Amino acid sequence: MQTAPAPVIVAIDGPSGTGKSSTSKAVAAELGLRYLDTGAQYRAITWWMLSNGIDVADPTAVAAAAGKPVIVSGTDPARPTITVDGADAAGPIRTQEVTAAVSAVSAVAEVRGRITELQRSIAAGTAEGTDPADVAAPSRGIVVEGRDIGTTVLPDADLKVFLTASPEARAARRSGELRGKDSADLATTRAALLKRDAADSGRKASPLKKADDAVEVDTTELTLEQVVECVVTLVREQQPAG
Ligand SMILES: Nc1ncnc2c1ncn2[C@@H]1O[C@H](COP(=O)(O)OP(=O)(O)OP(=O)(O)O)[C@@H](O)[C@H]1O
Ligand SMILES: Nc1ccn([C@H]2C[C@H](O)[C@@H](COP(=O)(O)O)O2)c(=O)n1
Repeated sequence: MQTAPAPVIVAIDGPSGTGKSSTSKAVAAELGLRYLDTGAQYRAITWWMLSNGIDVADPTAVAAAAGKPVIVSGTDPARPTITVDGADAAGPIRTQEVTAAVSAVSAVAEVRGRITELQRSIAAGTAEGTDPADVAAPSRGIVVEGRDIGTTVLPDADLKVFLTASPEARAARRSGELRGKDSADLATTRAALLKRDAADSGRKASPLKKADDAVEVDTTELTLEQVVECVVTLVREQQPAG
C-alpha cells in the first residue's frame, strides 16, 4: 500500500505590496494547497481592539486584551475568510484606520504569541483557529504568507520564499488598487508603505526579516504570472519525485 506524501509547507514573506497575497493564493490554487493570510489575522485583532475601545498606542492595554477575541481563518485560496467572534471581518480589516494601527498592535509580544499559536495550529491542520470545513477537507499542505513565517512561525517549512520589489513598483501597484476608493497619490502611498515596513522590520518581537535559507525573488520587473510560475517551480523542485 502506498503512503500519502507528507503535506508541503510553503512560507512566503516580504514587505508590503511585494505580491505575497496574490502570489500565495495563486500558488496554493494551482497546487491544491490551503492558504493562510497571517496579515489578515493581525488586522483582525487590531480591528477588535479598535472596536472595543482599547488604546492601541498602549502596549500594556493591548497585551491585556490579546487573548480575548476569537479569530477564525478559512483557508480555501479561492475564498479565504476571516471572522472575529463569529462576525465576518474581511471588509473592516482593510480600512485605513486598521492599516494605520496594525503595526503597533502586531509589535506587542502577547499579540504575536497568541497569533503565532493560531498560525501553527492552522498549518498543522488542527481545529484551533481554522474554519471547521477546512479541518474536514483533505489537504496536500499549505502556503502561509506574512512577515515572520520563515524565521519564527514555521522555521521548518519545506520552502521559504522572500519577495521584494522596489518602493516605486510597490507604490504603483497599491495606487492602482486604491484608485477610485481613496485620494492617496503615489508619493503618499510610497511613504505609507515605507513607514509600515520600517515599523515591521524595526520591532523587537519577530521582525520582518528574510530567513537565511529563504529564496529571494525580486518581483519589480516580473508580472504576477511570472512570480507565480517561479514559486510553483520552486515548490515542485523541493518535492520528492513520484
Ligand atoms: N508582480 C506583480 N506585478 C504587478 N502587480 C502585482 C504583482 N504582484 C502583485 N501585484 C499587485 O500588487 C498589489 C499588492 O499585491 P498583494 O496584496 O499581493 O501584496 P502583499 O505583499 O500581500 O501586500 P500586503 O503585505 O500589504 O498585504 C495587488 O493589486 C496585486 O494585484
Ligand atoms: N506574519 C505577519 C503578518 C503581518 N504582520 C503585521 C505587519 C503588517 O504591517 C500587518 C498587516 O499585514 P498585511 O495585511 O499588510 O500583509 O500585519 C506581522 O507582524 N506578521
